Amino acid sequence: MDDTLRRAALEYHRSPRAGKMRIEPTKRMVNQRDLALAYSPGVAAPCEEIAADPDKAFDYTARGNLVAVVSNGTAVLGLGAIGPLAAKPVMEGKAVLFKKFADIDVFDLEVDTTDPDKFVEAVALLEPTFGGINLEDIKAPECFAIEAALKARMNIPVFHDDQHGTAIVVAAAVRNALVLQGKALAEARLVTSGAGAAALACVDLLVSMGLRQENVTLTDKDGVVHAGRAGMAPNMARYARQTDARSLPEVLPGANVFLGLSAPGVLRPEWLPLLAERPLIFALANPEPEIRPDVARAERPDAIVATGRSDFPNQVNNVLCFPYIFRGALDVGATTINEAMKVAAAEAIASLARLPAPESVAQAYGGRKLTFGPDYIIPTPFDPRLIAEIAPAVAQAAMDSGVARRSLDIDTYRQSLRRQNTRSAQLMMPVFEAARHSLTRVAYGEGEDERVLRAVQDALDEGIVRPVIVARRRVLKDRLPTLGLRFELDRDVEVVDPETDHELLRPLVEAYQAVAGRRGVPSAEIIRHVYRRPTVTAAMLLRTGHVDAALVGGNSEYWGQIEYVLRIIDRAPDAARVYALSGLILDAGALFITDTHMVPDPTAEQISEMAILAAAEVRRFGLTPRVALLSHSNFGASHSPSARKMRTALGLLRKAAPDLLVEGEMHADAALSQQVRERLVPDSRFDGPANLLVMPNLDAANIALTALSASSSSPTIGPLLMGLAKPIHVLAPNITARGLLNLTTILAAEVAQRG
Ligand SMILES: NC(=O)C1=CN([C@@H]2O[C@H](COP(=O)(O)OP(=O)(O)OC[C@H]3O[C@@H](n4cnc5c(N)ncnc54)[C@H](OP(=O)(O)O)[C@@H]3O)[C@@H](O)[C@H]2O)C=CC1
Ligand SMILES: CC(=O)C(=O)O
Ligand SMILES: [Mg+2]
Repeated sequence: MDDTLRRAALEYHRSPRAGKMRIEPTKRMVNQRDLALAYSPGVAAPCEEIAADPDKAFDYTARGNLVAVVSNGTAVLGLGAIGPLAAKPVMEGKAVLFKKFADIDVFDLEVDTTDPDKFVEAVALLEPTFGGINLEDIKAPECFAIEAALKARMNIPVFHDDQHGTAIVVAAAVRNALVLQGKALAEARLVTSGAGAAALACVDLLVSMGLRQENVTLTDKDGVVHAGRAGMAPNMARYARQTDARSLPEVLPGANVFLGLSAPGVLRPEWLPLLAERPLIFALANPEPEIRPDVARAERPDAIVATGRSDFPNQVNNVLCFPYIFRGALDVGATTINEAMKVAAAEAIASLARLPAPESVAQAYGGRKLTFGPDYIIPTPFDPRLIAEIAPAVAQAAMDSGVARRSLDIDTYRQSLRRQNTRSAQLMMPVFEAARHSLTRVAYGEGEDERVLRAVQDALDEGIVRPVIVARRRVLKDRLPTLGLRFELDRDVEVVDPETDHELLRPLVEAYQAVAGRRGVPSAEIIRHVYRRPTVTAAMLLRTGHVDAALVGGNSEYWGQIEYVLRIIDRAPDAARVYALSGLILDAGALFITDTHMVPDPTAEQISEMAILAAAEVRRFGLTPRVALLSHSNFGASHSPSARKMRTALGLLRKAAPDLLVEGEMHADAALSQQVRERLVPDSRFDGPANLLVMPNLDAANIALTALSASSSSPTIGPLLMGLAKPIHVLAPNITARGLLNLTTILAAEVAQRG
């Protein structure tokens, strides 16, 4: 590790508070009543229920989602036996990965003993605390006996991650890489460096998948594992070879796979020519691999190279497995993690790599095209699809093999995992529900854009749309296969092709002539707009009733596209203006801001109108709008025109929507903090932070939105246009495929609710 990374890592662990995690309550604890519920006397109720029926612990405690990451610190990464205390940062790290990738809560337990019996006793006694046990960084051979004893004693999943998590990911990667190298597993010769926990489990799983035992040669610190060697554990002895070879370079000639799970720098570059043609070089020791991937690649350009590190392609690391295998196991209340569940996980990981990665992942990897090939044999750890593919496969295998205590409908389960996956997905959940099965006809102006095409695939998978895309068929025919999208043109998706679909477009030209001609667009421009301006085409499809809703723009300047839309789509009969609402998903929850894009200096009447329209949009997310009218002035403190405008708007709003929870005019801190607000108005109409901020003018709204979004990396939703007679939104140029899916869903929900 270089010095800069080392210093950064130490700082990361030290500040702003020591370590990488803390425990947060999930229930309110602010007054006497909460105390009476959470603790004495109320807590006695769940205690009695659990005493009568132990399964109730899953209903009334965190046990069902709580995993122990347990280590004695005897094989910590490749750092060796650095002891339980020094292992704690790694165990905290695993805890964070469990939480971030699969929302599983973890206590990391560092147990100070190298005696396997004491270790087993300590862990087995903790069964009432946990829903599962993840053993970590315990060296071979003790790890085998420890895992076996705990599995026998405990009625919850016990899983040694370095063995099985690693084996599952390695199996998926080896299988995919051999396909690319044109070699069958049954013919492959494999040599390891390392014959410990990870290496032995990997070899066992590969053998169960078809690798021939006689084609495996193990090596470790003492050289080749050969017949007659003293002190071998049984699971190592079964691979002992009848050979005179004693060192790694002696057994490398002709090997198709080098599998390193040992220590840094063990594989010397000068030995690489010994390997067979088109080999796999998996140097998986952490933090420093058996050989640097760039060195391996320079020496053997025909090789597929993988490491455990995130700074090179093909990161083969058990993080691709452990969060999700536990997610699936916990969700069906599995009593164990068996072979069928492991094989299901390996297959799910391998298949996922053969589909192209979503745009968000490609972005996280510097825009690299992540499509199946020598530099992409396995999904990346930040691939949001992992949870929804692996956990359901594992849960299904648990149910089929009879170790599940609960059964799940797997399709519904997969859908719910997809949605829980991101914070924006959580906010979107009620909207997805409302949009489901609506099969809304949505027109997409920029139908050749990769983000649009990906969003269309996702929306089809969710069953919420019948998409109509404005695009050239000849372009799509090339583009769809490279993006790995599954929908079929003219069956799943209607295409409006300006080069060929004159029958459909001619009436649009006539209809556009009627609206645009009236608004001063020269006739010479009319045909050009319909055929060459996809925003016009899509908006006209909406105006003429060919579709129910439309999403346009995204590739050009926002305001230019707005002009087309306002020319074509009428205002709603009761709206004085068209306004825009944008949402941000912050850690504290969703925050909506209006008017972020449309009216530069709204009047009090317009402020009141936009607040009412925005409140209706916020309700669509299943939220009760808590509306704050913002100003530089707090509750009458200033008499400036803008402060008076907001006070007038408040009066209008209270008349027009007496039930709306609205307060103003106020500073943003009073809006977002009940404490601050209470000091100024003791009888505020709502508790907690406002979730809808109504700004006095466009500058304030747009600046607040962009400042918050730039400083928080929060996903944004919108902008949503409000006050139009038909549902249409203009995409901001920085929209992502995920953002597009969200907007599609919002439109579909709106259409479904309008009936
Ligand atoms: N990428 C990934 O996802 C994972 C990577 N790993 C990595 O694999 C390595 C082993 O972990 P694990 O199996 O849990 O640990 P173990 O302690 O169980 O096994 C270590 C193995 O490596 C051998 N070894 C150690 N040093 C050398 C050396 N200089 N030359 C040859 N062999 C050596 C040991 O031999 P001996 O017994 O003779 O000392 C032993 O066979 C670690 O570096 C770890 O970070 C582990 C799990 C997952
Ligand atoms: C990744 C992992 O678990 C290890 O290196 O030990
Ligand atoms: Mg480990």
